[in-house]
Amino acid sequence: MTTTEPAPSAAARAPGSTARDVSALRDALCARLPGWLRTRRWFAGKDTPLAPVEPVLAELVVEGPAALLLAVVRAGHDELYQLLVGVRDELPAELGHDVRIGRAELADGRRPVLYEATGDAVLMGRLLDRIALGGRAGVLRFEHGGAPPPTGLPGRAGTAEQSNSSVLYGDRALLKVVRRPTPGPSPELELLAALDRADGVRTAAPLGWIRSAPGGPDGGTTLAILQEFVPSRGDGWQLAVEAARACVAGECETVAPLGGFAEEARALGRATARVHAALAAQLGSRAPSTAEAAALVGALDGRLTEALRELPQLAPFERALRSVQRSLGEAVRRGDAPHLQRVHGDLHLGQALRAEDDWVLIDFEGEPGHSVAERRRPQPALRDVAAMLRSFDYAAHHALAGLLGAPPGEQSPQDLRGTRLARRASAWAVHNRRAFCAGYAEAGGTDPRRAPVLLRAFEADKAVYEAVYEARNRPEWLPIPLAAVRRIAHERVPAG
Ligand SMILES: Nc1ncnc2c1ncn2[C@@H]1O[C@H](COP(=O)(O)OP(=O)(O)O)[C@@H](O)[C@H]1O
Ligand SMILES: O=P(O)(O)O[C@H]1O[C@H](CO)[C@@H](O[C@H]2O[C@H](CO)[C@@H](O)[C@H](O)[C@H]2O)[C@H](O)[C@H]1O
Repeated sequence: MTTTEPAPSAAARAPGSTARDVSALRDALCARLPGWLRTRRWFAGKDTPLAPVEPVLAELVVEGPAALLLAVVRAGHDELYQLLVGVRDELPAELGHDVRIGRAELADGRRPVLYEATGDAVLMGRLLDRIALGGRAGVLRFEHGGAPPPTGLPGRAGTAEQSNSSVLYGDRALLKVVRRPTPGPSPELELLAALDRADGVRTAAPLGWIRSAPGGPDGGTTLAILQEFVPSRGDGWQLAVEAARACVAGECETVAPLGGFAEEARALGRATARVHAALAAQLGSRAPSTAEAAALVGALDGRLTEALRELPQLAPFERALRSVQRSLGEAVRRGDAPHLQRVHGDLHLGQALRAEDDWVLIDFEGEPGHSVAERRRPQPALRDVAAMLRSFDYAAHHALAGLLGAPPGEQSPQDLRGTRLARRASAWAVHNRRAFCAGYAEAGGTDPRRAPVLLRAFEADKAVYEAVYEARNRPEWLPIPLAAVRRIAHERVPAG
């Protein structure tokens, strides 16, 4: 970890960087954010009324005529959000107009434009240099591990479908800008470092990070993580949706609708089992105590109660979902409680990169929006498996929606083509889910199919989480998890 603490040079200071100006920039930003935030993929408060945005912290991390303000604000469901805000006289021509937040008014009469800066190659390059330099800016800490990170590279905004934002530095490094920072240690840094130490697992080594001081205005959060770039043919979501689309449309070379991705799904199952084994070896794994087993069931129950309160569309399924949970409780009381260990926590196809020779799992931060304590709690590895199985269902139904040009689940029973394609989509998902489980067992994981009651309860829990996530973030995707909740609610409880 670096201890360098450079003092900002007087020459680097420029209009727009005095303490008074930082306050003016911060206030102008907060005044313009309520409407603008709703246009952002990562804003998880689209289901809340328009309300004032409160400033939490604001520091200039790059100074000069093109400056960069790192701001944390409170908005939406009373949550923290991070913004990287460019401050220039005019918006750079290469950036789209949608990044423009508005103008500020400074004491010297200047009216700089404020904009979302992850697409500003120059400012993102300077941010990388700032992390490599190390030290502090107000309450912010710029730190790195062993070797200093690369410098002098322009940054390019990532285009992946994601909840945070990524900035790519060629094929060297990727900066994840955490959009909803949470006080406490970062589970992602912790788990990436553990995997980096382990043998036989490929990972994206952490290279550096930005955090705020513990006890600072935002409670001490990790704001950005710089990690090794993993070259890949794409992430699992892109590849699976493409394969699913071809198979559902009847275009794939193997027997439609089942072929196309099963070997990849199997390899992904193996990679997941290896990551679980490495996390258990590095950070421990143990049988739960009676109290822990009961707490696991209680936690799922609490999550369901909260989700039902938030999302009225779940109400028709409450009885069935409660019964799924009762079955889990009974299985656990019979002594079927699985071992607990650190897990990925939010595994899905988008969290797996298809590198040349294998799958590499990324994004170990857990479910966004939950407390760090909850995300760091040891869990059954089967929860990750259940989450990935849900993802095959998502990929199939997303591909289906694309082919039908309608939201998933909205085709009428009279639509024969729609019904035929929907059947193929389900068959594609089932086939790949099986292949994933087979791969998981092949690489030494417990065969998930041997624990159907637990798996179903964890899948139900994930589908309910997803429904709430979609309502808050991407309301147009809500039909996918709701259809899964409906399906799980109508399935017969498997024999335990
Ligand atoms: N280390 C990495 N190397 C290469 N690409 C990455 C890396 N980390 C993330 N990505 C790309 O960025 C996308 C989003 O990253 P992720 O960590 O899942 O972000 P989020 O937490 O916002 O979901 C991934 O699907 C992948 O395409
Ligand atoms: O990627 P994050 O760690 O931020 O996870 C959140 O966002 C995910 C979407 O980007 C969301 O995943 C859901 O949608 C995926 C398709 O976009 C699908 O593959 C997953 O199975 C589904 O859960 C994830 O739940 C959320 O926490």
